[in-house]
Amino acid sequence: MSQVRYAPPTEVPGLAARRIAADILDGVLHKHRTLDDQLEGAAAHPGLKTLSDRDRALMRRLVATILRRLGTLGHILSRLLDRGVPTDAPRAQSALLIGAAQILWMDVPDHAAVDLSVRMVQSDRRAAKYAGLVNAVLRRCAREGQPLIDEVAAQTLDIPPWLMARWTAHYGETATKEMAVALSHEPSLDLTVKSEADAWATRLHGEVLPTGSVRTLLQGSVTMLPGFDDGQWWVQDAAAALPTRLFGDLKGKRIVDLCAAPGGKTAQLVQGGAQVTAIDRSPNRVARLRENLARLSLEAETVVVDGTEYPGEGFDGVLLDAPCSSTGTIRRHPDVAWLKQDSDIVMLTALQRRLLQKAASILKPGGTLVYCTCSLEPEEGEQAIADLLAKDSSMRRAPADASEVAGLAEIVTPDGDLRTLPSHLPHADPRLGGLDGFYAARLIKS
Ligand SMILES: C[S@@+](CC[C@H](N)C(=O)[O-])C[C@H]1O[C@@H](n2cnc3c(N)ncnc32)[C@H](O)[C@@H]1O
Repeated sequence: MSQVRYAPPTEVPGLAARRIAADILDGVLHKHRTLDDQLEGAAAHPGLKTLSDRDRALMRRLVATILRRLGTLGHILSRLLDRGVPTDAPRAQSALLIGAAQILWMDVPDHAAVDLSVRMVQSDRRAAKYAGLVNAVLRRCAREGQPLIDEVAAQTLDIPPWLMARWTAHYGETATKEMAVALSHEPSLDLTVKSEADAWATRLHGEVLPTGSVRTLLQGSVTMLPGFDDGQWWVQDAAAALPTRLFGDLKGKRIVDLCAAPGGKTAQLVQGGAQVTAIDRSPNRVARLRENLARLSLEAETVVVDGTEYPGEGFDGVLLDAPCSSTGTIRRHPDVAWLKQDSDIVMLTALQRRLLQKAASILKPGGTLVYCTCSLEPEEGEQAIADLLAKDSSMRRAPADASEVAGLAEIVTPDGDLRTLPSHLPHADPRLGGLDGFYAARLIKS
């Protein structure tokens, strides 16, 4: 007798990726969890393992797009919803954001975006009653969304007001608006290559930037790209690759990298010929740094220790890539804009100053300190260095020259520090332009 087999209901393709995107979005917006925490490591979303590489990449892009355009999305949805976004069913809210972002900025057919969002609310007890509303609003979004984007294009809705106020005060209104525009674009993938930049650019369908980084628009998992397994390159924003240049010739120098993980700059220092001690206080992050160096076949001594307590001394150079608010990396980590606040900056500036004093103290006379942060906030950059110079008369600034950074004069400040902005390196295709916001200064110990 033939047996009737139970056939589990098959889920519509792509729905799991949208559900996980909704959970992760909820994690950022309502539970104060970073994207990195939810995407990698022990606390990552358990459902990620069930997604194909393609769906995982799509889900990441989707969440990043929503966070990058959150202000604009809020404006559009408020115009399309007579009574505002439903507040009694979080899944309805995320289904609207997810549907609208795909319709407006992603290469997903409108009907599929609408259908998946409707299914998402239908399968949620509290949100199910909003299925009709979600369907109607997203269909209207497909018809009327673009003019609604145009309506607010000149505004800066996607940057939270606290950051707009800070940046306007420091950089002025025009530069801040340019940064906001640059931050609204999806960023490229930047790679630091060990050698043969032109050949890698060709293989990876990218281009070589004036600074030597390879920039490509390839998407998906980097681990699948040629050259990853062979350790021929590592992922590093082109701006992040600049501070180590300030050491000049690295061959044979003893350098300590005081906040090293996950190791992008350590790799540059080792590749440049330095003998490197890479320190970080996070054991998990040091484990990642070791994995990264092993893949690249590069060697450094690694130590898990709080940098403020590191007992070594007499180094030719210290790199201090200090923990910071990371507001310069919003292009790649758009959650930062919505998770960080002024009080974080206050707390971090105290740690940066302690680490800077330590960095200066472990240099040998004549040694070089390079301090950098991926922050656009002056307290974490220019002011940190001004404070150290005021306190420690043994340290003096050694101004950088544009020739040390591929002739990019616009990133060298009048004091001779480096200051990159998201609006730098403009390109006819905005996805190929831009830099993370970085600050770097070079000091010498007398
Ligand atoms: C900006 S990240 C460093 C990025 C790294 N230099 C690179 O290029 O890949 C800052 C690092 O500082 C570490 N950190 C934070 N506080 C620290 C401390 N007191 N001592 C040592 N490391 C610390 C964090 O764990 C984090 O890995």
